Amino acid sequence: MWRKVTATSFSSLKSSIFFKRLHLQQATKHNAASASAVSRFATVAPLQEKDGRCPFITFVLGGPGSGKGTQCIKIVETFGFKHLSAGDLLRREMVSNSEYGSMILNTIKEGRIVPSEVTVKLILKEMESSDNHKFLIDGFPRSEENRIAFEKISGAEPDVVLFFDCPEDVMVKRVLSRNQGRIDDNIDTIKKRLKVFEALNLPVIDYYAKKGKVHRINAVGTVDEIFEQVRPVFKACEQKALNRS
Ligand SMILES: Nc1ncnc2c1ncn2[C@@H]1O[C@H](COP(=O)(O)OP(=O)(O)OP(=O)(O)O)[C@@H](O)[C@H]1O
Ligand SMILES: Nc1ccn([C@H]2C[C@H](O)[C@@H](COP(=O)(O)O)O2)c(=O)n1
Ligand SMILES: [Mg+2]
Repeated sequence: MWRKVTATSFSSLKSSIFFKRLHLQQATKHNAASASAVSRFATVAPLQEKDGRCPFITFVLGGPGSGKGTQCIKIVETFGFKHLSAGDLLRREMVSNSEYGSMILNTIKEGRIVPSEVTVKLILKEMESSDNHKFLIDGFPRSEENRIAFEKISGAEPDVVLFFDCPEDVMVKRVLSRNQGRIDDNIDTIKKRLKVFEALNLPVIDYYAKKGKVHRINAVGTVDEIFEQVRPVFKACEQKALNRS
């Protein structure tokens, strides 16, 4: 099982100035939030096994309905990754009597981003309790502040970033016909999510593109056609991932 070498401290969420600010002016204040995140989250030693090996991490990004979850299922089947969807972890936390339940519900309904402390904690908990060493982290990081929080708290960086690039009209159509009873699958929330994606998530993609980590996938086409663009990305790094196991 993966574990952090040193303990991570999560400061009290409810008394967090950062938390309150996110809820007041999230989309317009993202630069300030990122700057705050740099100083806010404690740097710790990297996520690693007892023998010092590190997990192989893929971030799976793209707008709402771009097909991230659908492609993750195929990557899991073909390449044996552990799939961690940030949205699914938050939805599970929401219905689990968590003290954050109503905050998560309201945030998701409004198409905004849950404070990073909560999401990073859920992701790291899953990673630490998994026997797998290859992770697909789907729908995360959704903002620079998410990214900085993860990198600082875990001490880890992604090996690969997949970006499912999809036109807005296609994303809207897919979300509206998803039919899974999600509270954010309605036109008003989708419009907000698209704005948040552009304002907060594109800068993250840009950041990793500058580091040469982004693999852009044209997300228009059939599920199988899209997977044929994804497959070579993981074929190319199979050996690197194996060396971590
Ligand atoms: N290539 C495709 N062609 C047609 N429909 C698709 C395709 N890929 C996914 N879908 C469908 O579109 C909907 C959204 O896909 P999916 O849930 O994978 O998107 P997502 O990127 O995970 O969205 P979100 O960020 O909202 O979780 C689903 O109903 C899925 O079955
Ligand atoms: N890093 C994340 C991921 C997700 N959320 C919230 C806000 C999203 O609109 C919602 C659904 O996520 P999805 O299933 O579409 O990936 O969950 C977040 O706040 N932070
Ligand atoms: Mg999804």
